Amino acid sequence: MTDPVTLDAENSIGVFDEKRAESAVRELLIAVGEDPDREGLRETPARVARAYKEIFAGLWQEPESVLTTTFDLGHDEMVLVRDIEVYSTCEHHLVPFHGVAHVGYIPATSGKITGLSKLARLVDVYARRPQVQERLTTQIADSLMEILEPRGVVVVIECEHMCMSMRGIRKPGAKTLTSAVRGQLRDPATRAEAMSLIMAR
Ligand SMILES: Nc1nc2c(ncn2[C@@H]2O[C@H](COP(=O)(O)OP(=O)(O)OP(=O)(O)O)[C@@H](O)[C@H]2O)c(=O)[nH]1
Ligand SMILES: [Zn+2]
Repeated sequence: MTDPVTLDAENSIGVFDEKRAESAVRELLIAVGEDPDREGLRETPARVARAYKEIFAGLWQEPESVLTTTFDLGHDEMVLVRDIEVYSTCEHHLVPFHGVAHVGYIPATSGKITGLSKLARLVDVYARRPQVQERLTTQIADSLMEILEPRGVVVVIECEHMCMSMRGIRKPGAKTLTSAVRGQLRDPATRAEAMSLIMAR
């Protein structure tokens, strides 16, 4: 992906323009028929701008910057972190989707292992962007393959999309499952082992 920071700053693409976000929120409040100057809403545009800066902070982060700690433990079996909480934002409606991610990999023999928390940090780098769940899933898998060069990767994400719960089709509780498997985890037996670990409750 192109580094967003180097993109067109004049049109505010690639930089977080807090003032612009603030006036856009003010406009939106007017558009929905609200009075942005009434007491409860006076600080709202600035608050929302700050919140968006946080929610989309992943746009300014590179996956390499979080997968920093790598060590060689001589462990060459599967490592899987299950139930990593995910909050992301649907790029179609700019409302949240929320659920869990399961991220596993098989290190290369005497290959790189990363700290467990770094897998969760990697999920956040990609979740804190305008997203679709499929892309979130493949980006996590592909960056792990690229950076750790493991023998295989599995990423499964289960989320509820607010754009399907609170509006539109209005089906609260419906979960979307996506998966990405790479390398040796494509092998049916290994994949089945990973899936049984992920699904075990
Ligand atoms: N594949 C995929 N679709 C998504 C994701 N998040 C939201 N969508 C879907 O994006 C689609 C956008 O459809 P449109 O017809 O352009 O928009 P819409 O009229 O608001 O659609 P409805 O949600 O059906 O009311 C909807 O079907 C959403 O459910 C996602 O992460 N992945
Ligand atoms: Zn949506």
